[in-house]
Amino acid sequence: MVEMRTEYDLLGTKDIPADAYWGVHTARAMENFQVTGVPIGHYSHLIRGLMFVKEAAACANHELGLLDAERLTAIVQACQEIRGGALREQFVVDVIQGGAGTSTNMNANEVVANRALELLGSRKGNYARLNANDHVNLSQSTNDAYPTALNIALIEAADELESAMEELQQSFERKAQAFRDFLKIGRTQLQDAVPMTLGQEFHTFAVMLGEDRARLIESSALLHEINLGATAIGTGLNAPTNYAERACAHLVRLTGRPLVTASDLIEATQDPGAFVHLSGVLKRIAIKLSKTCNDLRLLSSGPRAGLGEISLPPMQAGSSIMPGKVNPVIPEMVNQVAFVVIGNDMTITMAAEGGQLQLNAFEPVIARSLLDSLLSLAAACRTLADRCVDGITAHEQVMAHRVKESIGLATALNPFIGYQAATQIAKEALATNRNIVEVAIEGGFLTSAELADILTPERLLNQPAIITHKSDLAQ
Ligand SMILES: O=C(O)C[C@H](O)C(=O)O
Repeated sequence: MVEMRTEYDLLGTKDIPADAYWGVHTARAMENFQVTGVPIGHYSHLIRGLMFVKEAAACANHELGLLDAERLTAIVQACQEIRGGALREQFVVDVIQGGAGTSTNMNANEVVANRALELLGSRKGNYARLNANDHVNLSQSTNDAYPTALNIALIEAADELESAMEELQQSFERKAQAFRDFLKIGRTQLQDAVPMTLGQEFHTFAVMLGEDRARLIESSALLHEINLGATAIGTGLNAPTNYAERACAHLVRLTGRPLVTASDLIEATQDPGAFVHLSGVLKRIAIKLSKTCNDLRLLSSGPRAGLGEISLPPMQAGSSIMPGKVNPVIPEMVNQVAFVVIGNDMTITMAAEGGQLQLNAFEPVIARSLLDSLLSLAAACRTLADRCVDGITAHEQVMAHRVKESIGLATALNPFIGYQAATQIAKEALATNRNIVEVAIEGGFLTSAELADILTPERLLNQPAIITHKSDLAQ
């Protein structure tokens, strides 16, 4: 027999397992929301954010004479223990829930209250001594505590993504250096275009990540504006004068982040703009990362019947039937993470649009989607760096041969003999299956010395000197 204790709420009494740190409000929510099977305890960033908020609120309440020293000490210790990883299994409410996050907030209040009761030498459920709503949730509503906690969670998760992107950027940059002299054909619309180096191609992947990191940092800055002190709708009902400022100061001290109280708390309480903005940036990152992975898959296609310009490190057997086949499993994984992030952005868009009057009731799904997107993108970037990019090798001869045989070289002749003559050479080379150099010499358009001058790698890459006229060529 499991030992039980009895708790009360507006619906009546309910038996709760005696050893549970959660209470009656959590129990109701567990019954109501059996949805994803993923409890809020899975989202450690969100739990940390809630614990920062509960501790900061307790400190401000104590300074303003609303909370005695004994209860303050117990609440602060409980919050710090949970922030450090304790009692995560007690955060049992499903992450998708109705009620704008009230069940998450109630679950947090109850766990903190019952751990604090233990620290005071009291039994769990003795709410006359320390109460989840009257003491842990003092001067707060879900409507300011939850979004403030979410902002902190997202700031920390965005930092993790940013450093994972930096790691991937550095991996691409190292390869750009290693491949800097490998000439290859660039392609547009999947057709041969003009020469470039593989180093330039990989440097582009790195630059793309650098630009997106900057956008991520910008969007994370918006999350530093919080609405703690707003209580239910932004008017601050039941929060004492100066509470918002003091609670924010404690949050800054605890988190080390430059958080600021919004200048208009009624606006801030109903505005999901910073979440939408962050989601847009995550979609941008996902799209470009996915395009990079498409390129890696295409460039490594083969090994015998594809482009085969690079090889990705083999990570596992590719086929249950085809011996020796290796698939680009790591980029394929990243592609799929990107598809999820793009889908999450649509979810967040709908949730943000669905707000009404003084509150957006759909923050739980916004929280889940943003945290999932941030953390899975971070994992994807790290995995791509460690298990793919760092081990990429290049096939210099394959690429060099394609440059030599490329019809795209005719473009480099334009400034010297004109587009029409260059077209004639290109057409003839294609028709007779010869290269541009042979046809240009045979047709008397240019000498072999002139062609050698025009078609040096440096000149093809427009480095260092730009030659644009026949008179610039060595005589
Ligand atoms: O839980 C609260 O503090 C408020 C709730 O989110 C509500 O506005 O109904």
